[in-house]
Amino acid sequence: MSGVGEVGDRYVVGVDYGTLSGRALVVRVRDGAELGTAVHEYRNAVIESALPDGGPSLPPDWALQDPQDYRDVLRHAVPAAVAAAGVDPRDVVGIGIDFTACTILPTLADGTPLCEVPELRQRPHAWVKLWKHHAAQPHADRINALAHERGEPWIGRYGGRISAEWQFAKGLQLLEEDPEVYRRADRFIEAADWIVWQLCGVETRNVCTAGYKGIMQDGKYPSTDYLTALNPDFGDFVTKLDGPLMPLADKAGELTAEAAGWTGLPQGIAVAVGNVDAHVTAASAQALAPGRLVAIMGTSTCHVVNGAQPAEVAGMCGVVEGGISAGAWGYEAGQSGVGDIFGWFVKHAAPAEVASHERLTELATAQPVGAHGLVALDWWNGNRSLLVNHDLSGMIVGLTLATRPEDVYRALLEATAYGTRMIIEAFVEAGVPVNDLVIAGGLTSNKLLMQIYADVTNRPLSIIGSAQGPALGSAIHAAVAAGEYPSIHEASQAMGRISEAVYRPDPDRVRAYDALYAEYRTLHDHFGRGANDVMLRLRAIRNAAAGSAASTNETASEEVA
Ligand SMILES: Nc1ncnc2c1ncn2[C@@H]1O[C@H](COP(=O)(O)OP(=O)(O)O)[C@@H](O)[C@H]1O
Ligand SMILES: O=C(CO)[C@H](O)[C@H](O)COP(=O)(O)O
Repeated sequence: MSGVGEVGDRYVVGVDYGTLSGRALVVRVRDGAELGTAVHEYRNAVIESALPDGGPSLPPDWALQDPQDYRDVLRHAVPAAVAAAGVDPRDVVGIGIDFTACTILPTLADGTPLCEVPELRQRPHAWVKLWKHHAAQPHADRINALAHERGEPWIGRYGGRISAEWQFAKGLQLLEEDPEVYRRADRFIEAADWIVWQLCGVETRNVCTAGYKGIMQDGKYPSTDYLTALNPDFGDFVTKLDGPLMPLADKAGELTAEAAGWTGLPQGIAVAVGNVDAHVTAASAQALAPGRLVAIMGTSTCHVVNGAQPAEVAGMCGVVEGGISAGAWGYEAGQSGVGDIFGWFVKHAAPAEVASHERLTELATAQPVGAHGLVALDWWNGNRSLLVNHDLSGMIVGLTLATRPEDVYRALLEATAYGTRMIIEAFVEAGVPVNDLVIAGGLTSNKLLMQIYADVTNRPLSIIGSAQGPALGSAIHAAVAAGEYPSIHEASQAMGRISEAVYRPDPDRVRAYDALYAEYRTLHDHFGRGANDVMLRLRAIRNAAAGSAASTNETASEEVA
C-alpha cells in the first residue's frame, strides 16, 4: 500500500477488542490502505484467579474482565494509531469497533458497570464475563433440556444447543448465584454495544450479538413463560437485554465531546453499530458471498459463512438473518480452544529447550503425516461446535516412550484441523455450501498449520491480506456508517483484500489424513456423544476437589485470623 494519502483523502478507524488487548487501525477510505496501528494490552488481562482488588479465589472456569481496560484502549491505542499513521485527525470520518463475544456486563441504566459501583466492587458477578467464562455449563444444560422439553421454536436455529458462553446461561448463573447483583442490573449488555454507548452516548443492540449470543430470532427473544419456567425470577431477563436493534454497518450515533477527548478524533464523526470480532472479518476478507467460509484463527477459532437460506445444522453456534451482512443468512460455528491449546503446550508441557511455537513448528514440519502415531481431541477448552459442551476436555492417544515434544505439538495442530473438518462436513451435510476457506487471525503466521488445514480439509486455503482482519473489518463498517459507500459489499470490494489459494491440498497427504481423521471421528463420537462420559466424571471430581480445597483454605485463613 502506498503511504499517507493524497489531498482530500479521508480515513476511518477500526478498533478490534481481542481477548488480551485492543488494537486500533487507521485505514484509508478509498482503498483500505492500513496507515497506522497501535495496541493497548489490558492491564487486568483475563481475571481468572481473584478480583483485581484481592478477595477470595474465583471458582474453576471463571473468566472476567475489567471495563476500564476497554476505555483505556480508546484513550491510548486510538491516538497512538492516528499518530503512527501521520494523518490529520480532522480527516477521520468514522470509527467502528468489534469485540469478542459473548463478553457481557451488568450495568446501571446509565451504563455504569456494576463493578464500578463501590458497594458491588467485591462481587465477582458484578464484573464483565468474558466469552471464555465457562462456569455456566450447568445453566446451559438446563436451558437446553427445557427448550427441547417444551419444543421451543428457536432451539433449532442454534444447532440444538445453547452454549454456556452465551447471554442466557451467563444471565441465569448471575441470577442464581448473586440475586442482588442481578436485581441491581438495569442492563445486561454485550461489551461491543457498551463501548459504542461510551463513544456516542446512544444505547443500541447489534443484530450480530443479539442473534448469535442472545437467542434473538425473527425479532423475538424467548418467551417470558419459558424464562419463568427456568426460574420464577428470570422472567424479566429480556428487559435487561433488550435495546434498539441495529443492523450491521449502520450508524449508531456520533462521537461525543467526551469520547473525542479520549480518542483525539473529531466530535460528531460516525460511530458504527458494534460487531463481533469474527463476523466483522468477512468484509475485510472479501468473503461476504455465500460459500466462502472464513475461519478467524487465534486463541480460539470462529467459522463464519453466509448462506442464501436458513438451515438447521446440528451443533453449529447459530444462524442469523443479517448476522454477517444484510441480505444473507449468516452461519457461525467455532472451536473454543485453538491457539490457546498450542500456547498451553508451549507454556506448561514442552521442555525449555524447544518451548516456542517457532522451534516446535520447525521440528514438527519435517515428519511425514502419521509418523508420530498420535491422534488428539482438541477439547482443552471444551467443545463449542459441534458438541457444545465445555465440560469436555482434551485427550491424546498413541503416546509412547518414543514420543517427542514436536510430535505432540503437531498432533495438537492436526486435532484442531480435524475439528474444523467436522464443522465443514456438518454444514455441507445440512445443505449449507462451503466451497473454499479463507483464513484470518494471528495463526496465519504458522505455515505448517495452514498446510495441515489444506490437507485435512482437502480444500484450498486463501489468506486474508491483512494482519488485522477484525480491525480492518471494523474500519470498513465505519466507512459505510459514515456514508462513504452505499453498502458493505462495495466497501468490502474496495477496502478488503485476500490472497487466493495460497495453500493447496496435496493428494498423498490428503489420503493419509483421511485415515487419521477417521480415528478422530471415532474418538470424538465415543467420548463426546455419551458412549463414555469419563471426561464429565473427571470434571465433576475436579470441581468437588476444588470446592473442598477452597473451603479448607477458608477454614485455614479463619483459624489464622
Ligand atoms: N506461531 C504460532 N503457532 C501456533 N500458535 C501460535 C503461534 N503464535 C501464537 N500462537 C497462539 O495463538 C494465540 C494468539 O492468537 P492471536 O490471533 O494473536 O490473538 P487473539 O486470539 O487474542 O486475537 C495464542 O493462544 C498463542 O498461543
Ligand atoms: O466466540 C467468539 C466470536 O463469536 C469470540 O469472540 C472468539 O471466540 C474470541 O476469540 P479470540 O480471543 O481468538 O478473538
